Amino acid sequence: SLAACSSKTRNAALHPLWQSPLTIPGGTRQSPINIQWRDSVYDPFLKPLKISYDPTTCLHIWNNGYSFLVEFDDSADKSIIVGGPLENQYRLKQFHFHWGAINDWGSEHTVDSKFYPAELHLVHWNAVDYPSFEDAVMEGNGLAVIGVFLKLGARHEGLQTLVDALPAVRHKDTVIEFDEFDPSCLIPSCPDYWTYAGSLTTPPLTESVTWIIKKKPIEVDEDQVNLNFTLLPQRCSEPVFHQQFSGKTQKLSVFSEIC
Ligand SMILES: O[B-]1(O)OCc2ccccc21
Ligand SMILES: [Zn+2]
Repeated sequence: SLAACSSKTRNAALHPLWQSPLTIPGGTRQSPINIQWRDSVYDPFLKPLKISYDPTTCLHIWNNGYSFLVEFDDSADKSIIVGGPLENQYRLKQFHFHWGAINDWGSEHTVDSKFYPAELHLVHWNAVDYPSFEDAVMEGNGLAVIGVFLKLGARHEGLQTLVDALPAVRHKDTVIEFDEFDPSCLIPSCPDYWTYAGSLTTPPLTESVTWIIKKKPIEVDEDQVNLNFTLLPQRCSEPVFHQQFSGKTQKLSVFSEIC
């Protein structure tokens, strides 16, 4: 099926699991993209991203059949991010990972055409302008997603508490309670990030995401990243998802401090 996903046919391809178009026709800000260092423009007006999560807002882990989501109580401004490229604060709703069946290719975004074994998405929504996450998903400034690349290396203690809980959500639609987890332990301390206006990388692919992709990856060890050992085969992770839009439609800005 990989051959069928050549870039020419991809746009017309239907996702095998979702039977929905992979890209919305006429989409101008589709994700993921290949982040090319040389395309990124230093933006002096970008601020550091401010992250303040309250671990008591962590609710449960849910296997939705495509991945597992760690979901948070987003009924108040308790776990929020602000600053960076954002006009106002955004509330943490859930985080999830994308990984592949083989180690050297699992991320959605690539950096200079290089895949990482996995990619973490921390999904936030604009509760200042919109009444619910579902409403925000449809708006251009509705979501802010922090992307963190995972690379093979040292064991990640913070991640281990999550990995230990995964066997309990092996099957689609299982939910287990998971509390007192602070996901900021999964975000690199280096403040540098790329940012661009993009979309969900999974259906409905709505163009509502301000992407904030951390420049430095976090290190996890082999067992931790082979999450598919503990989960049933997740949604198709063939490159059909990796719509590499080399087009220069997205302005890619970079925030960096000396670090
Ligand atoms: O497509 B994604 O995984 O990336 C951004 C996002 C936001 C909300 C749900 C799912 C996603
Ligand atoms: Zn994602």
